[in-house]
Amino acid sequence: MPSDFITTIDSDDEAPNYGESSVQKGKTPVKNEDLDPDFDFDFSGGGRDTGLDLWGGDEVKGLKNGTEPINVDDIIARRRGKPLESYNDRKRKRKAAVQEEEESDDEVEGEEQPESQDEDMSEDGSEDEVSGSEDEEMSVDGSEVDSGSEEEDEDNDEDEEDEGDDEEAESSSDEDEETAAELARKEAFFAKDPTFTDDPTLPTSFAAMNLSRPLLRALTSLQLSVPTPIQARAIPLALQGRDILGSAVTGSGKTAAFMIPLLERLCYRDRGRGGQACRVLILCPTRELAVQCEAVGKALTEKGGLDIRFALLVGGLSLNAQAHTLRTLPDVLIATPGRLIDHLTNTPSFTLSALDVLVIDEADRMLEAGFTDELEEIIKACPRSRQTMLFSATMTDSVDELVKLSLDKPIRVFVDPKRNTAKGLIQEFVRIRSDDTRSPSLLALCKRTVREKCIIFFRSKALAHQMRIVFGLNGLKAAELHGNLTQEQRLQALNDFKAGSVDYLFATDLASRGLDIKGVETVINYDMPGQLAQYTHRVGRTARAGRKGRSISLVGEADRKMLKAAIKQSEADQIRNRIIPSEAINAMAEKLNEIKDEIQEVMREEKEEKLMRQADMELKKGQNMVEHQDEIYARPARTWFQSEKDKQNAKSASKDAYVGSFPDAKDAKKSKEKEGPKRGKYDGLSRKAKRRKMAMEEDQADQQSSNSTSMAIRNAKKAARPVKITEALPKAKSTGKKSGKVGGGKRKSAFDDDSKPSKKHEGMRAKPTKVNLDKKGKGGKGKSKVKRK
Ligand SMILES: Nc1ncnc2c1ncn2[C@@H]1O[C@H](COP(=O)(O)OP(=O)(O)OP(=O)(O)O)[C@@H](O)[C@H]1O
Repeated sequence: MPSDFITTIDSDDEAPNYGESSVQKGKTPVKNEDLDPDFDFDFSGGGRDTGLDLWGGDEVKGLKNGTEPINVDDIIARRRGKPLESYNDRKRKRKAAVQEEEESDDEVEGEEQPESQDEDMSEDGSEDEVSGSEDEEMSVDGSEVDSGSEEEDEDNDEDEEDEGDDEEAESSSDEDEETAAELARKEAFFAKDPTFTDDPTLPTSFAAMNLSRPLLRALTSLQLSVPTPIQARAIPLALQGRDILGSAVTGSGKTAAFMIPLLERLCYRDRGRGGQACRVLILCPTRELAVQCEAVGKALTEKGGLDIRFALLVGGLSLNAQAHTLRTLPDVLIATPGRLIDHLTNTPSFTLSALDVLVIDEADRMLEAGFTDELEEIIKACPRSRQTMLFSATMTDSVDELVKLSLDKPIRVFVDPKRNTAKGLIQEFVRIRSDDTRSPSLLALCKRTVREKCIIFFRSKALAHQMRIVFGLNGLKAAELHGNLTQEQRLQALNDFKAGSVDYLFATDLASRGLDIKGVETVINYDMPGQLAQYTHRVGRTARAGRKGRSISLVGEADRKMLKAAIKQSEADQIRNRIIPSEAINAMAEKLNEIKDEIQEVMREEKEEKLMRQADMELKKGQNMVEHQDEIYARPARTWFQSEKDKQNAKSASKDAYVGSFPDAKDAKKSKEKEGPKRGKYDGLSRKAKRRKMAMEEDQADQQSSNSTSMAIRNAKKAARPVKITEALPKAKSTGKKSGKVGGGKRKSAFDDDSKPSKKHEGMRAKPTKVNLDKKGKGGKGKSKVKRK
C-alpha cells in the first residue's frame, strides 16, 4: 500500500522547510544539510546572491509609459478600506509589534500568542488542528507509483475511454521504444560526441576551457567557477563551431552553456571596416525569457569589460527604438520569432546575412506547431554556413523535426537523459475529488502552508485573474503573469514577486519555461498541464541550480494519466502524497461562497474601469488621428509574411499544442460533440454560398471598424472644440480621402530623418497604423498581406 512507496504528508502543516535554505536567505550558503550531496555547482562564497541576479528591477526601468494599469488590489483595497500586504510586510509588522510590546511592557505577561499564527490565521485558525484522518484512499498513492509495471490494473472504464487520445501519457513509455530504422536515422544524422566517448576528463573549471581573460574575469566576478555538466560538455564543442543539440534538467545552467562560447567567439570577431554586423541570434519563445537571456549576456559582457552590444527584439516594446538599435548593427540579437520577422520584413536594410551563430532556446517548444512557420521563415533568412545550437530541458531528438533547421552534423549533448526533474525537487500531489474543491483546496494550502515565494500555474488567463481576486479578498497578495497583460505589467509582476512585495505569482504556461527567479520555494499546479514536458518545465521553476524546492500539484480524476506520467519520470523518493484536511477545505469553500457576490462586484468594477479607460483611449486615438493624420498615413504599412488566415491558424495550432491536450479540454470537446445539434455557421452551405457569406461578413467587419474610427474622430473633434475655438478642424471626410492616397503615396523609410516622428508622436504610432490603416493601405479589403520573399 501507499506508505511502502511514498511518504504521505497527512496534514497540511509545513513540510521540511525548503525555503529556509541559507542560499535564499542571504546567509552564507555553505554545507547545509538541505543541500543535495551530489550537488555539482559551487555556491560557496554566496555566488548566487552576488552573482547573476535576474529580475532585480532594471528590466522594468524605462518602460513606464505614464498610464497606470488597472490593479484589482486597488479595487479590493478601496472596497475594504485598507491595502493588501505581503507576507513579508506582515512578518515585519508583527516583529516590530512584538518588539515594541517587549520594550514598553516587560512586566505584563500576555496570553499565549501562537507565534506562527498571524492575523490571517485568526480567521481560520480553528481548522488548523484537524488531522488528516480521512482521505485514506487517496489515489496518489503507492499503487499509482507502483503502477509502472501494471498501469492499467486499476484503471476503470473512464480511463479506457480516453486511452485513444491521451498520447502524452503514453508517450513516456513509447519514447523508449525506438524502431531500428529510427535509431539508424539518428545514427546517420548526429555526429558522435567526443566529450562523451573520447574524453571522460571534462573541464572541471572555466579556467581549463581556454576562455579569454575578460570572460574568465566576468565569470569569476559572477562567482561562477565550476561549470555545470552541460556547460562542461557543451562549451568546448561550441567553441569548435559544432552544431549542438543540448539537453539537461531545468535550472542546470543551459543559458550560460551557449552564452559563454558565443561571447568568446565574439571577442575575436573582425572589427575592421565593414566588420560590424549582427553575428549572433538567440531565439526565445517568450519575451520574458528573451529579457532574461539578455540580462545574462549583458552581465557577462559588463563584468568582463567586453565590447559586445546586444539588441532585444521582442513584442510589447517599441518597434521604433528596436529599428533604431538595429541600424547600429548590434553583435547579438535576442528575439522572439514574431518580432524578429516583423523587423526582417519591415525594417529597411536589416538582414541576418552576416549571422555566424543561431541559438534556439527552448527549442522543442519552438519546433511545435504554431512556431514552425515562423522558424522556417527565420532559418531561410540565415546563412547556411552558420553554427546552430539548440537547447531545452525537454529536447526532442526527432530527426524529422530537426532537419527543418538544416543542422550540420549536430552533436547530441544530453546530460543525464534519464533524469527529467532536478534532484532537489520534491513533488507533492494532492487528490482533488471534485472540481468544486479545487479552489478551496488551493486557498487552504496557501492560507495555512505555502505563505510566500510561490508560483501558481493555471490553465487559463481568466482563471488566474479570477483567483487573484479571490486571493486579494482573502488578504493574500498575488501578481499575475500571462498574455492578457501589457509587457510593462508582465515585467512589473516578475519584479514584484522577486522583490517579495507579493507572495504568489499567478501564471499561465507563458512562465513555465526558462524563467530563473531566485528563491522560488514552491510551484503549485492548480491543474495539471496538458503535456508532460509542460509539467517538467513548470515544476522546474523551483529547485534550480542545486537548491531544494517543492511542487504541489492538485490532481483531479481527469489528470490521472498525467499524474502517472509525472510519477513515472521521477525518482520514488521525490514523490509525496499531500492531504489537505477536508475541514480546512470545507471552511474555505464556505468562505468562497460568502464572498461570491463580492468577487462579482470587484470584477464588475474592474470591467467598468476598463471600459472607461478604453473610451478615453479611443478619444485620444481619434485626437491623434485628427492632429497628425498626414504623418500617420504617410508611414509605410507594416507587412507580415503570412496571410491573416495563416497567422490565425498558426496561432490556434500553437494554442492547441499546449491547451488542446488538456484532458478536460478534450472532455469538453467530446461533450460538445455529443451535444450534437450545435452546427458551424457555414455548415450546410455550398462553397459558393459560404464564400459569399464570408465576404459579406468581412465587409461588415470593415464597415464596423471604419465606423468606430470615424466615431472616435468625431468624438475627438467634439472634445477638441472648446479649446480650439479659433482653429478650424479638418473635415471627417478628408480622412477617407487622405487614406486613398496611401497606396500611391511616397513611402518613407523608417531610417529617413525627415520621417522620424517627434517624440510626442512616437508612442501613438503603432496602434493607429495597425488598427485603422492596414486595411486602407491594402485597398480597403484587408485580405492579402504582402509576402516576404
Ligand atoms: N556554473 C554555474 N555555477 C553555479 N550556478 C550557475 C552556473 N551556471 C549557471 N548557474 C545558475 O543556475 C541558474 C539556472 O541557470 P539557467 O537559467 O541557465 O538554467 P536552465 O538550464 O536554462 O534552466 P531551464 O531549463 O529552466 O531554462 C541561474 O541562476 C544561473 O545563474
